[in-house]
Parts: sequence; C-alpha cells; structure tokens
Amino acid sequence: MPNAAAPLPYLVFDFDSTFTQVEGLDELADIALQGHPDQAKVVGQIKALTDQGMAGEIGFQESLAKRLALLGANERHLAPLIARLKTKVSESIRRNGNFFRQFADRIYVVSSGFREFIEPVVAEFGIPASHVLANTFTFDAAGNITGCDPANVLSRDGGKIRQLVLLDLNGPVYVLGDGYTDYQIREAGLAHRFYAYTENVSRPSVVAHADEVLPTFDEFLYQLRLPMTLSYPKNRIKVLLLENPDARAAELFRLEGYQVEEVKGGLDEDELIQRIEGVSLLGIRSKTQVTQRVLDAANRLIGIGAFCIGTNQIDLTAAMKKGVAVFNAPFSNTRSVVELTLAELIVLARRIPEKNPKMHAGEWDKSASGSFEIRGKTLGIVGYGNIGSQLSVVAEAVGMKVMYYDMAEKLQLGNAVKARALDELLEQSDVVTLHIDGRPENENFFGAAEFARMKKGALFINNARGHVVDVPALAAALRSGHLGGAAVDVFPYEPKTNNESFENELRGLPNVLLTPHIGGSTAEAQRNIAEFVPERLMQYINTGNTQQSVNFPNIQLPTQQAHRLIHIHANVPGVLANINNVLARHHVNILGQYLKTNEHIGYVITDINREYDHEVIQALREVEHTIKFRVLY
Ligand SMILES: NC(=O)c1ccc[n+]([C@@H]2O[C@H](COP(=O)([O-])OP(=O)(O)OC[C@H]3O[C@@H](n4cnc5c(N)ncnc54)[C@H](O)[C@@H]3O)[C@@H](O)[C@H]2O)c1
Ligand SMILES: O=C(O)CC[C@@H](O)C(=O)O
Repeated sequence: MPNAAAPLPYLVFDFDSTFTQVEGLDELADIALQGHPDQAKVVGQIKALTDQGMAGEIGFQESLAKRLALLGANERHLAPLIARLKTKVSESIRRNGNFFRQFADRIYVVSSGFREFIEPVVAEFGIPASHVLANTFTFDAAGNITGCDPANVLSRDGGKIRQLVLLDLNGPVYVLGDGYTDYQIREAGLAHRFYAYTENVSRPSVVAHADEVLPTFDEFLYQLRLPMTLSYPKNRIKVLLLENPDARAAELFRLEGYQVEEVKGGLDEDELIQRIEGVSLLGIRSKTQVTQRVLDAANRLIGIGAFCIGTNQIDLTAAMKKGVAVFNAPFSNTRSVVELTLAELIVLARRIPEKNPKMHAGEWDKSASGSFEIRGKTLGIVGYGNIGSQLSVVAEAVGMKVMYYDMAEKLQLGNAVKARALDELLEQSDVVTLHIDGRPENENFFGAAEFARMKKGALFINNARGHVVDVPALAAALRSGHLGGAAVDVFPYEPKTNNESFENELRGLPNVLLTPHIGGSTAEAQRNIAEFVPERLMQYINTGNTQQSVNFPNIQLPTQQAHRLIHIHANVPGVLANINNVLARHHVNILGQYLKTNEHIGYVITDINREYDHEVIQALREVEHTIKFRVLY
C-alpha cells in the first residue's frame, strides 16, 4: 500500500465496462439497430466480438473492424448514446464523483472506445478532454459511421501500450480496467500496478494477471486511504447465511455489494464459533442458537437477521450488550401458519391422520366414529398476537366460536370472547391452539395440569414453539384417550438437517399429525421474509435506522444530509455529554442528534457538518463506555 502522504499516482482508467457499466459500442449498436428485424442477432454478434477482444482471444484491431462493419450507425445516434451512457456510470464511480473532481489532474481515461461519447460522459466528473485518449470515428457525407481514424495509435493492436509510451507520465502509474489490453500496459512495464476492475464484468483471464481485484472503486480508495464517500467498502462486508433462506436474500445482499457465504443446514455452537470470525451480518432461521459464546467470538458482527418470526434462539440481551442489532420478520409468514392451523383442525376433527395411512396400506375403514364438523365448535386460542388474532378472524369466517387468552390486553376481533383465565378457555374449547411466543419463561407453559383441564376428546395444536409444551404429558393425554388428537409442528429438539432422523415420543400415536416445523414454509412467506429481513439489515448499516429491531432502542431517522456518527454505549450517566464535549472541543457543528436508551445500552446518532478530521473520530472511539462506533459518510 503506498504511503498516504505521497502524491497520488497517475490513474489510468479504462472506459467501457469500467468507468461505465456497459460497452459503448454495444449500446450504440442497440440504438442504431432499433426497429431492425435482426437487431437482437446483430447486437449479440457485436457483444461476442467485444468479449473476444477484451479477453484477448482475438486481436483488438480485428475485433474493432468487425464490430464497426456490423454497426450501421450514424452520427445522429451519438446524442442518445451519450444520454444513455451518462445514466450507466458505474455505481461506485458515481458515488465517488468528488474524488474524480478533486484529482482530475492525475486521472487519464485511456480507451479503445471513442472520444465522441467518452469525452462528454467523463467531463461531468471534471476530467478534461486533454485527459481522454481514445479513438475517433470517421463519417461519410451522410453522417454514417464508416470506421475509425487509422492514424490514432489506439486503433491498432497494442494501442494502449503505444498510447502510454506517448503519454510519458512522470511518476507511478496505476491502471484500472476490466480487459486484457489494460493488463498489457503493466506487462509492458508502463504501469506499476494493474487493478482488475470487476464491478461490471469479471474476466478470469484478466483477474488472473491482476495485482489487486477491485469489486468497486470504494475498495481502491479504501486500500490507498484516499477520500471516499462510504466509510467502508461494501465488498468487505461479509454475510453468513445459514438454514437456507429463500435465494432472494443472498441475491439482495449481493446486489448491495456484500460478500455472501451460504451454509445449507444449521450449525451447532462450536461450528458457528469457527465460522463467525470476520462476519458482519449473520442470517439464521429457528435452529441456530446464537449464544454468548458465539457473540464473544464474533469480532466484526454488526447485525443478525432472524429469517423467521421467533427470536428465542438468539441471546438478545447479550447481542445488545455487544452492540449487535437483531431484526426479524414479524409478520411475513403469519398467514401461512394461520392456514396450516385451520387445515389441521379440520383434518384432526375428521381423524384423517389415522385414515390416510390405513388407505395407503389397503385398509378401507369407513366410519364416522369420533369425527365432527368444526362449525359451531369453540376454538380456544392461547396467545392472541399476530397469528392468534388472524386465526380468530379466519376461524369465525368458517363458523367457529372463538375464545382467546393472552397475558397482555389485546383488541378483541369480530365476536371472539376473551377468557379471564386460561382454565376458563381450556374448559370450554373443543380445540385448543397455542400461539404464544418462545420466551424462556414459557418453557413447559402447557403441561399435565392444562391437558387435564381440557374437555374429553378435545383436540390440541402446537404450531408455536416446541419447548412451551411438556411433550411427555401431551403423549400421556393422547395415549389415555383424554385428548381426541393433536397436531404438532414444533419440538423441543429438532433435527439440524434433513439428514438427521426425527426422534420424539409422539411418533406412532393415534390421530396425531406431525409436521417438520413447516408452519411458515410456503413460497410466499419465504420470499416475503427474504425481502423483509435484508432490507432491515441494510437500512441499519446504511442509515443507522433501528426501527423494528427486536433488541435495540428503536430510532427511525430522517434522511441523512451530512456525516452521521453512530455510537452505541453502555447506558451509564455522562456518555452523551462526553460525546458532545469531544465535538465541541473540535469545533464540529451538530446538525441533528437522536438518542434512545434502554436498561442496558444507549444508541445515539449525531449528524454533523462535513468538516471534521480523523482526530475527532479517534476521540469518539475512545469515549468511555463505548461499545461500538461507526461513521456513515
Ligand atoms: N410453526 C412455525 O413455523 C411458526 C411460524 C411463525 C411463528 N411461529 C411461532 O408462533 C408463535 C406466535 O407468533 P406471533 O407472530 O403471533 O407472535 P406474537 O408475539 O405476535 O404473539 C404472541 C402472543 O402471545 C402472548 N403470550 C406470550 N406468552 C404468553 C403466556 N405465557 N400466556 C398468555 N399469552 C402469552 C403475547 O402477549 C402475544 O400476544 C411464536 O412462538 C412464533 O415463534 C411458528
Ligand atoms: O423457518 C423457520 O425456521 C422458523 C419458522 C417459524 O418458527 C418462525 O419463527 O417464523
């Protein structure tokens, strides 16, 4: 890494697929051939020739001549091309536009593309025409593009090398590009370093020769400690996704520029400890236990996404004390659980769990014994939260009476009747369904005494959490015939992967429907979750917004118009005053400040004006009781 105090080396940028996301000639072909019957075919041929040239498979001169012959473009197509290219500047280059304007005298764009469209695009970044070295088109009298100026060195094989010789730059030269011809400058000894620029396209033959690979321009600025828009390159943010959330989650994180690693099943505590080092974001579902030990091993963790509703598998307080914000998807799979529960209670009422296996075994057992309609029966819902209350509405719609019990005061929906005590509900319900959350105090919430209170022949459903029910007591109530049947989706111990066998004493009992924790496993729910949770995590990283975090003080922030300082500290007196003293000492103007605390931590966000130096940042890091501190540009 060069000394940050030394002058910036000359930066030689490629244009097509580096400065912009696309190839200028491909786009020109697309515009010129609009409405042409063979447009797609010809554009495809041009793209293939571009790729062959860029990968070094055919000579550049040959590739260019063949592309121009296919093009059929006219000078009137150049204005729309320029307008389009201005919208296609690489994201990280656009983001760091100020860098280009500040160091324009050290930056050259050396391209085998064409000056006619490159110059106006890079001019918006302060790069003067004299620093653009590119081909020029030739035109006929009607303005048709006929080829390129053969006198220009860039029109020939090895053109970039020849151009660098002519430039004769005095000082270190770094080349940034996506093509083989960019690497050749370094190979010829005319550049000190070659950076393969892969934000838009990554060519193995080019990457193989690079001194460094740049997934974005932020990475370059970060490595050279140069002024940048982001405080940290996104490509350095590592995401570890466990338990197979919908593929959309990984896709969204990758689109954001993060590195994503996926592990199909769950990991046990020791395995997770091995994998967590360097991870900034962890994504899990219901199986993975995030314990104090895991959090202690997590040296870079910023946030955890529970790709589900339940968060009892995470030590939320320990995460909070480590400054790790946790988000979940509180209602993305609610409807799926409601539908499953409704289906189960009908299926149990008709004793289908017994009849179905008999049919598969060839036994015809036509009988109405023990079967009943759900119409007019009482459904007792224990836990009237998101799932319980939605089930209440749906169950009434199919003619059931609903009674509910919740420890908290809840809005009574439709004609549902609130039970004053759990026993009242148990004594009156034909079906009892649990929808309480999995907080530790709910361990064995429902046991022998509660089953005994239920009506003889009543049905029982648990789609909430395994540990809230005393399973041996449930098995005994079923064996004795006191309960008429049960449906259970969640278990105190669940296999870690689909390869592990399921062991439980409910196996083999009559009229018992067992499902492998699939209450929320529908395409719709999984897709909703995979969009909801990454969005919360990325918002937290990008803006500090903690709205809907399950363990952090919730702050919803206005749009940021300045540098934003994010400070998480132990909630003891005086920290805010100390932060503000540091800012005052350094004459930093506070534009806005937002603080929220809970019993363990304080979360303070300070927007400051753009003038600050790195000493301020260091001083803020050193404020006593700081847990985590980060700066958003
Ligand atoms: N089977 C699945 O795949 C699946 C899918 C989603 C959610 N879940 C689980 O379903 C449960 C309910 O989810 P939700 O989104 O409705 O949660 P929620 O937080 O909206 O509702 C839970 C309700 O239970 C009440 N409650 C908690 N403990 C209680 C107690 N001891 N006595 C009485 N009431 C109590 C709370 O006050 C709250 O109203 C959770 O355990 C969740 O983890 C399971
Ligand atoms: O998909 C899972 O692993 C858990 C589903 C469910 O229990 C939840 O909490 O949302």
